[in-house]
Amino acid sequence: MIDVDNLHKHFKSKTGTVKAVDGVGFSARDGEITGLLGPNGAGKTTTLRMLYTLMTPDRGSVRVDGIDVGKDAEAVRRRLGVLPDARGVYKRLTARENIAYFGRLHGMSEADIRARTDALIAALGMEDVAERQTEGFSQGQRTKTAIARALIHDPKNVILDEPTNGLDVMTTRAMRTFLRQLRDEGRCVIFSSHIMQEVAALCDRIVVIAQGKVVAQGTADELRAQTGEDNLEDAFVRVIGSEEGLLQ
Ligand SMILES: Nc1ncnc2c1ncn2[C@@H]1O[C@H](COP(=O)(O)OP(=O)(O)OP(=O)(O)O)[C@@H](O)[C@H]1O
Repeated sequence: MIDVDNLHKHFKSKTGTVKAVDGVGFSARDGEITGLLGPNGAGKTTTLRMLYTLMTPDRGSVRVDGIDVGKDAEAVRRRLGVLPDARGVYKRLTARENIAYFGRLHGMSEADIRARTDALIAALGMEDVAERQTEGFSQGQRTKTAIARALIHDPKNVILDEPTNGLDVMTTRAMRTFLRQLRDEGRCVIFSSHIMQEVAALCDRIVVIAQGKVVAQGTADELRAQTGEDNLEDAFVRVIGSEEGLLQ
């Protein structure tokens, strides 16, 4: 369970101040997939970075399973699995070694690392690449390695920044199945996307962000009702105020 209340973050630039996140609040429940949807530059990545303790908010709070990120970031990190926007994997290591390394950082036993790595490799369909050095991996193979690595310690809450970015249709479908599996295991799953169809296909609840603010949130049905639009695509266009984020 992740509760976000009135988050603010600004950045100073030569030309002035950018209000990247300007009062974002929402709750992401266990056993649900919550989608953060918004056009490029809306503030999704900055919001997620504050959720996973990489960035300190100017104002507002984040609680993960009731623990305040500002008070006990360590405890929060133990409960989180994170796919950040940068998917750097160690290129000299195999996929399996990359995943296992994170297990050791979490202090897991070698037996647990082995069992959990095998389960993740199977769930993500990575058997064919698991023993290869990651140098030269395709984007999809790197993303899968980074997701497996993020989940090695069996976290209750999972945050993924644009997990299907750059993936082909088959890999995207496999990724959706995997995310549904995480949800069905009772985890709290949050992911961001700028593609409406992606969010509509996968999410139980949708938080629409534009210009650093939450402009609408709810189930797909609630968003349709809030906007008075029968068609979800029209509902998004209405709340975002532009056609950005719609696949043609
Ligand atoms: N470190 C930073 N310094 C200055 N400005 C920043 C920084 N990080 C983000 N921004 C600005 O804050 C705004 C929100 O950026 P953010 O990356 O959170 O958006 P996003 O919704 O994730 O976009 P995208 O879909 O393009 O990844 C943008 O205007 C961006 O240029």
